[in-house]
Amino acid sequence: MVVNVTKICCIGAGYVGGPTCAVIALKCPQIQVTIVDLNKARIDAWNSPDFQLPIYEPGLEDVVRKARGRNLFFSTDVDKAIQEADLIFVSVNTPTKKAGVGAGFAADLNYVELATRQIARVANSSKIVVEKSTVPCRTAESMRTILEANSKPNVRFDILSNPEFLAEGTAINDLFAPDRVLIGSLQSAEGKAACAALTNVYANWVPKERILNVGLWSSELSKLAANAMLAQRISSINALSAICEATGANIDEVANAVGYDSRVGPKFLKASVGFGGSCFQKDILNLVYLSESLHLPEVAAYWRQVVDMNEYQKRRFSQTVVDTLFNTITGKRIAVLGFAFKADTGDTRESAAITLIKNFHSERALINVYDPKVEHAQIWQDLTEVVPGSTAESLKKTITISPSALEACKNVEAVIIATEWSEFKTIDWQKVYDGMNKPAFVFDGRLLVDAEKLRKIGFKVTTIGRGERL
Ligand SMILES: NC(=O)c1ccc[n+]([C@@H]2O[C@H](COP(=O)([O-])OP(=O)(O)OC[C@H]3O[C@@H](n4cnc5c(N)ncnc54)[C@H](O)[C@@H]3O)[C@@H](O)[C@H]2O)c1
Ligand SMILES: O=c1ccn([C@@H]2O[C@H](COP(=O)(O)OP(=O)(O)O[C@H]3O[C@H](CO)[C@@H](O)[C@H](O)[C@H]3O)[C@@H](O)[C@H]2O)c(=O)[nH]1
Repeated sequence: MVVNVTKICCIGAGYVGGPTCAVIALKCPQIQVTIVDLNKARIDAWNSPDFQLPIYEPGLEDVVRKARGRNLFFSTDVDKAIQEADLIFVSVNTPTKKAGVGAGFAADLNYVELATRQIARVANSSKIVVEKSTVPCRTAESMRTILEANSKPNVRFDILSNPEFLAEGTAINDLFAPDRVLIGSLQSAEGKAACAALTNVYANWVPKERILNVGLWSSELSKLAANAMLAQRISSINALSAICEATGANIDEVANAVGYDSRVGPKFLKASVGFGGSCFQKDILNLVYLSESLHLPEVAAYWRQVVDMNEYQKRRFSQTVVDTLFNTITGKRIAVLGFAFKADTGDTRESAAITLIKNFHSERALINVYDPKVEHAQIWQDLTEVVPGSTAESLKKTITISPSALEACKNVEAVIIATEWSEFKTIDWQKVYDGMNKPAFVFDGRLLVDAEKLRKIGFKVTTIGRGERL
């Protein structure tokens, strides 16, 4: 049984595995941390001499610069890292299933299962195996069954659940000072000992009272519950934004008034064009599937509505653009500012901007896109996935990726703010206005710009959740 962790392996060098284990390495110089991935290009980028890391995250480069080569290593040799480690994080992707039973809802646990089988196959000594990926309730049970059925003599596996709560764009701060670290274990003596071993790793920098030790199933479910409740707040405020637009109320004022109640709190009440990101939708659909599997249709319908409301918000916003531009955008050029699913990340998974552009494209608009961080190849890949039968070449006839916000806005009829990048607040809006066709429309899907200031310049401004228009 492992009691003192000296070597950690992390399987999966993505948005979670990379930053999380880089921070563990930084904060625990006595522990050797090896992050492995099957994706060679990704590992090469983590190892690149000029720190061209595969993901953009404020503060991440500094962490990697300090720890890489000291006690932090990136490798494609998964077997070796598993064999050497006494604690293994499984931090692989768990996307929504695309085919088979539960398609469109359930989590695809194929990557988790393959990683688990690989651990069982190559491990020569006892390990603590930690579920870091977000998984349905009782996945640890399946992992344990696989590990125990395939383990070598005298090799013992203890399974922990340690879901990650970092948000992209603030990952390093979230990891340095987490609201809580959740560790789920079996309540047996061995389970509790494994839990203590991982607790000691985090205790190198996280106050003990913020490290919560709970049962395995509670830990797994808490992760889905936390995301569902955060997304539910956004859908609630977005539902209210529709009422504001119809009545003349102002969603910022409503959110502020509601958030002042200390029982509600002010965070995650920002109306928007819809939440995106790789987690919220996936994890709620997972919860819906779990509820249905447990024969709880009312519970499933309740959570399902959070995703439905998000889809409605994106549709509603797209429709407002068309309605306001005199009921047609065919042949009109519009600028979409922002492509990432939120500011301070280059990640585009489930970004609302993708749906908006798809909708505008289907109305045969001409579109200029600008994002300060997203790679052009990623934009083409995302758009070809949502426009049936398209290729990057065919899309380039009507969609252009612009090198700056100012360029994107030249000669357009309307500017759509899709991501809350702070640079969109500070661009020279007078210059934008001068370069646009008139009337010059701005649609603020992020409550980002000072609408009054823009109106004084001459813009016709529509802001999500505000009754007063243009
Ligand atoms: N992205 C987030 O902000 C976030 C936050 C909290 C939790 N999560 C959860 O964490 C998990 C990982 O998410 P992510 O965003 O880091 O995903 P990701 O796709 O960025 O990274 C996963 C990595 O795992 C690698 N991988 C898959 N199978 C492997 C195997 N058998 N051996 C080695 N490498 C393998 C993939 O190549 C990929 O690079 C998911 O379950 C997600 O729901 C994500
Ligand atoms: O008031 C708000 C807050 C967020 N958003 C949007 O919601 C999405 C998600 O934002 P955020 O939660 O900040 O980013 P994620 O990186 O998706 O992080 C969420 O998902 C992660 C993956 O599970 C969890 O670990 C985090 O705790 C959880 O916040 C983005 O499109 C935001 O623009 C809003 O529209 N209004």
